[in-house]
Amino acid sequence: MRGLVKTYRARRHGWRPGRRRATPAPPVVASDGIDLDVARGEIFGLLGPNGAGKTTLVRQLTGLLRPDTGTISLLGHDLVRHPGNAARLLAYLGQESTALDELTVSLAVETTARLRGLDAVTARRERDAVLDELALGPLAGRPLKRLSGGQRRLACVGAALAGQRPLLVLDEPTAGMDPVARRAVWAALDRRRERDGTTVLLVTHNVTEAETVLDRVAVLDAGRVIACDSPAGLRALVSTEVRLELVWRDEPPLRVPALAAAHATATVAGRRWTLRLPAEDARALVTTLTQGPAFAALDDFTLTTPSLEDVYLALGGRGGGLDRE
Ligand SMILES: Nc1ncnc2c1ncn2[C@@H]1O[C@H](COP(=O)(O)OP(=O)(O)OP(=O)(O)O)[C@@H](O)[C@H]1O
Repeated sequence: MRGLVKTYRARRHGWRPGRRRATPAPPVVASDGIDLDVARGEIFGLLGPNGAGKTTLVRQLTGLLRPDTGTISLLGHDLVRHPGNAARLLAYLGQESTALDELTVSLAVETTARLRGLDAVTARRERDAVLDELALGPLAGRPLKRLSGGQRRLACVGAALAGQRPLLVLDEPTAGMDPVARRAVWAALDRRRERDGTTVLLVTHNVTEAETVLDRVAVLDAGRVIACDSPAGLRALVSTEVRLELVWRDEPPLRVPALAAAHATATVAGRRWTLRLPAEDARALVTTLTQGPAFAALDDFTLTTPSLEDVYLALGGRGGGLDRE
């Protein structure tokens, strides 16, 4: 994508002669000059708070919304000039998918596979494989509209996977899912990437998801890409420090010199110490901690690297809309 700009302008409907004209809403620049390259076989994420412009961006990529200016090239096809091509090249899972609601889970997946050009036998085989992969078997005969929110979402992911499109564009695919379902989805995406070289563009609010499954992530804020790198690369932007938390069962043995030094720089809250220190120092301290008198007095410890949320805040994003599940 190059130089993508999309502005939503207030419509002028509702005005009649004799009536006072309502103050038009100011235009919203939802894509504000976006350049992005996604490589084949990547699991690429768009992360950002509500209203950052993630859905607007993927709707342009899927040919459902026309950019004001800019170009989108997908596998050699110009999607701005020929948006109709998108339907043949990618599978799109939007935020709401009511089109399949009347169908059973089994039929939703099979029909989607057929619509994507698979013959009847292959479509049924693929349906069975997808239902199995996402553990949807027990729900196969139920209409989507009679499922829970998370179950329906999982069935819709199943439909998106059917038909082996080279690009999957998934807008918050795991929203509302429990951890087991979420992991099944992540594993299914990973498997397709490994097996078929499938490319995945995934919109998410979920920092854990971003850190777990994405090869690279673009952070969006107010229609702009404010950072784009691997999750680890983005974390490295923030700092090379790690956070070490110690919880003591008994009085910490401050006679151990390394502990006395740590105590001097720690934030102490009752039996809990929090330290921010270079990774190298943290490693040395953990070695001390896991030996001798310190270990006997230690109840628990955790060592964490900065999260994407820290990155987001450091980059000046508003931060409010990111989840940690
Ligand atoms: N049809 C529309 N008409 C006018 N403004 C819109 C329209 N759709 C979205 N917007 C505005 O464009 C901006 C980007 O919205 P978009 O839906 O792309 O955000 P998002 O990052 O997908 O948010 P969310 O995380 O809530 O799904 C927001 O300010 C939103 O209010």
